[in-house]
Amino acid sequence: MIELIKKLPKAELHLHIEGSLEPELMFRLAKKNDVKIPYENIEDVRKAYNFTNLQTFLDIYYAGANVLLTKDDFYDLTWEYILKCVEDNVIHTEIFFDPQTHTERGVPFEAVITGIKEALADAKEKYGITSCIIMCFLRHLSQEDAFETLEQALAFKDDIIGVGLDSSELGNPPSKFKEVFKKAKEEGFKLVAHAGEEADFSYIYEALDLLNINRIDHGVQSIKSPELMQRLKDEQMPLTVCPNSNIELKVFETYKEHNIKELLDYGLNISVNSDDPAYFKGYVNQNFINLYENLPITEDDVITLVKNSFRSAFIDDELKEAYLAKVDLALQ
Ligand code: HPA
Ligand SMILES: [Zn+2]
Repeated sequence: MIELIKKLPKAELHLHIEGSLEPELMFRLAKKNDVKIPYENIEDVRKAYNFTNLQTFLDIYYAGANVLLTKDDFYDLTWEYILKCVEDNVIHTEIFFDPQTHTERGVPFEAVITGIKEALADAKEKYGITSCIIMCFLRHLSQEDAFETLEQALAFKDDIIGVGLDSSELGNPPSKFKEVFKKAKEEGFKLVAHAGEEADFSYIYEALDLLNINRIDHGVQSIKSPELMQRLKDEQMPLTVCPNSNIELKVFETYKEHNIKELLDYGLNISVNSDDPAYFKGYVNQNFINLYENLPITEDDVITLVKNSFRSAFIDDELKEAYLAKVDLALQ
């Protein structure tokens, strides 16, 4: 099974580039940029990565992002993630970034997007990896702030395929961002939102009905509503599930309690993703391996999950077919 997991080409649809900041790069950039970080050494960092919920993670994740200042820093961050894609056979990736985390520290929007974009262009040239960029609004900030961020993004419209919604979920429902998502849709952006990660399934209904999203990020709380499950199945609405993340943030106490197998068996369109791999102990293959080691996941399940990742990607039908054919070829 592990051989199968490794050899299958995959797409990753839920990856926060700031969440791929490995401690080694964090130290290197802290030194270069003369930014203080609250750790003495790498071991200290690993020890701090012991979360009790989403917020305890976010506090550390935003503190880590402080070391990112220049275009080159964002290039290096993205390039290191691309090297992990090569290792894990990820041939298409859709990357989230959080501009507000950086612009509020005085880092220009342009430095962030250009660094990411140039690394992705090199990834295409050197490894043939295709990619898109999705800009997330921080939901703990206001809709007005999100509108300002959208305004800044318009100058880079050709580089950004869609907008998303992340950060502290509880108390910040999708309805708070109804107007800015409407405007983003009018501007031609694809729409995604984190929903039903920690908060209940009403947030998933809001994301579907008020934000008109094309994909749900996480969505694991949908299992509590039979009616919602039926709807997600009928619509084949993609759910980008991140198993390691859910365990590390205590959405499920143990791997054995994760509901991905039930969601999949019900017929939902599920993919497997790494979310914030530097913080959650592993990249996409490690997520698959953990599922296999803890749940009754079959080889057919793995193939379905991988095929779903391409089916749900923001790429044209021709490329989708080509990638699905690559999966079939790897299976021969
Ligand atoms: O899993 C997440 N949830 C919400 N916000 C985030 N920002 C990075 N990762 C996450
Ligand atoms: Zn996420």
